[in-house]
Amino acid sequence: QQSQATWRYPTSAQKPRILILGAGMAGITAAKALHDKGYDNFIILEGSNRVGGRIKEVMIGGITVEAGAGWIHPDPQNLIQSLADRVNLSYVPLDSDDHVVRDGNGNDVTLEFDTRYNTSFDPAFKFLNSYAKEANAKGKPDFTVRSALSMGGWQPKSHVDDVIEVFNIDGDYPYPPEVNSGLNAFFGAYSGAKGFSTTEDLTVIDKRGFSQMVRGLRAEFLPDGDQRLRMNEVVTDIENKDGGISVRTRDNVTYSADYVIVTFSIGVLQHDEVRFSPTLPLWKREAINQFQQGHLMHIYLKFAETFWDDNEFILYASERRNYYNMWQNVDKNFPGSNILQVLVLGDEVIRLERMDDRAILNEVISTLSTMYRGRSISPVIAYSIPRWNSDPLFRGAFSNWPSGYTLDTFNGLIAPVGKIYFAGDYGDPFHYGTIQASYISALRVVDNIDKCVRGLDSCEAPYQPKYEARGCTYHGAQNYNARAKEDDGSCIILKCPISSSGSVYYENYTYTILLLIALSIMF
Ligand SMILES: Cc1cc2nc3c(=O)[nH]c(=O)nc-3n(C[C@H](O)[C@H](O)[C@H](O)COP(=O)(O)OP(=O)(O)OC[C@H]3O[C@@H](n4cnc5c(N)ncnc54)[C@H](O)[C@@H]3O)c2cc1C
Repeated sequence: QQSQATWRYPTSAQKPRILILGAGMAGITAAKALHDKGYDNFIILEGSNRVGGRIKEVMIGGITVEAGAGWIHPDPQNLIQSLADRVNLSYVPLDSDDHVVRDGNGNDVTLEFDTRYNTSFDPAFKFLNSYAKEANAKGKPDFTVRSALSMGGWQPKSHVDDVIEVFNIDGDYPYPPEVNSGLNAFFGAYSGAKGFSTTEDLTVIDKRGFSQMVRGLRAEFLPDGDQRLRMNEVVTDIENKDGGISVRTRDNVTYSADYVIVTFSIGVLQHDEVRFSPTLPLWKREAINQFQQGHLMHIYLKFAETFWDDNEFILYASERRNYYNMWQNVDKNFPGSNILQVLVLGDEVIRLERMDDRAILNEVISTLSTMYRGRSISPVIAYSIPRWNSDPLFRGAFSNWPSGYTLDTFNGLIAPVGKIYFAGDYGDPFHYGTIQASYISALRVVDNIDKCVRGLDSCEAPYQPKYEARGCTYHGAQNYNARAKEDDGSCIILKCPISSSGSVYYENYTYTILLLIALSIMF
């Protein structure tokens, strides 16, 4: 049963009606940018009951901690830090040098970790950086982070080596080195002027939560209670028709618009949580599904008392790679809170999300008993286990650029389909997977819509994928492709091919018989 929408766009019919889908960093940034350009005829539809999306705090034992984004990654333009400063957000620099490493026997193996890091990993990492820059300048094809580390002399040989990798690579993406793009990894070709600063990340420790930054941005242009921000509106369908777009929600309310800005995560788009009609073109679906949505789970545990090391990071050189490797000591920033955080990465998150809380807690406690053999582990009195991947509004933590994903495919990822525009944390090649990308891509999309509305030439041209013609280059094959530049190994060679005139001839036999006749005449 379909009902008529009961809401009204605020301005006259002359102004374009713009729907923003999602009220995370990208959605609120887009709305603010539209407002700044004089477009107030917008509606924001948000599926949850809050603003902020994957920037989300939880309370544990009276302390505010971050279930989603927790760190500001400093960048040369100070994009996010300056937004945080607008609401006086409290943050402190991380101190990744303040770490201790424990092995499966509870031994302190920090010295081995630091030595291997300094003598082997760090030089290879620097090699990766310069190799990526050179490969980029010469137009070489993409490569994996693993291959460049290996050329730089790093081959992990122990559990300690594995944890060095997880701390320095999986911890940022969160995929292992064999998956990540060497050309595009943010410490690679694009680090420096356009990417991130090399200074330490900043941990947000504000009792209002990191999402106060997004709420603060909203409050700058949208008063509390303004009907243009509509919560608990889960979008199920987006229909692109000639002359307009209609968007339907789970409650069967239909909204019409001239322009739509989609800010759902790449995971939501990959899971087909929202139906597009007509189906998105193949180039768009390829671009969406070949990008990646990575997984990260911040588990917080409040204990009756502390029993762990006093360092900011506690690393566990487990026997299985990426098994509860990274811990952050929340007590460091909140003394007396007795809170420890474990950062679970990649496929491990998928495994844990399929377990119940009790089973996860049992594993975590048993891991701590191994790391702190001989010490008594005090009881857990509160905990938080967020499940980003199972949530149909998120389907993962943040996006990642896999090796081999081309810039052309990326251009398709960020291109509009008609007047449906896309923004999110995948939307910037220099900052993908972070709040910066959501912010930058939302500003770009609003700029493009503005140009379209004003009829400027620079209105975004429809995206055209640039496929390299590949196919079968053997002219005798049934599927010979005269335009193919490179053989893709697909040639179908029949013993009895059909000639272009349609008559059947025995090409192979004809040549063989002619050869035999020629030979018999010669000899
Ligand atoms: C555990 C974790 C740690 C992270 N750590 C960091 C970090 O330290 N630093 C950093 O920069 N980034 C970090 N990130 C990534 C960062 O949080 C995101 O990149 C960023 O917040 C994405 O913002 P967005 O607006 O693009 O998307 P989202 O925040 O996902 O916003 C999209 C909105 O759309 C809504 N929505 C989805 N589907 C529908 C639907 N069908 N109908 C209506 N509404 C819908 C969602 O509810 C959501 O509010 C982390 C993320 C996670 C999960």
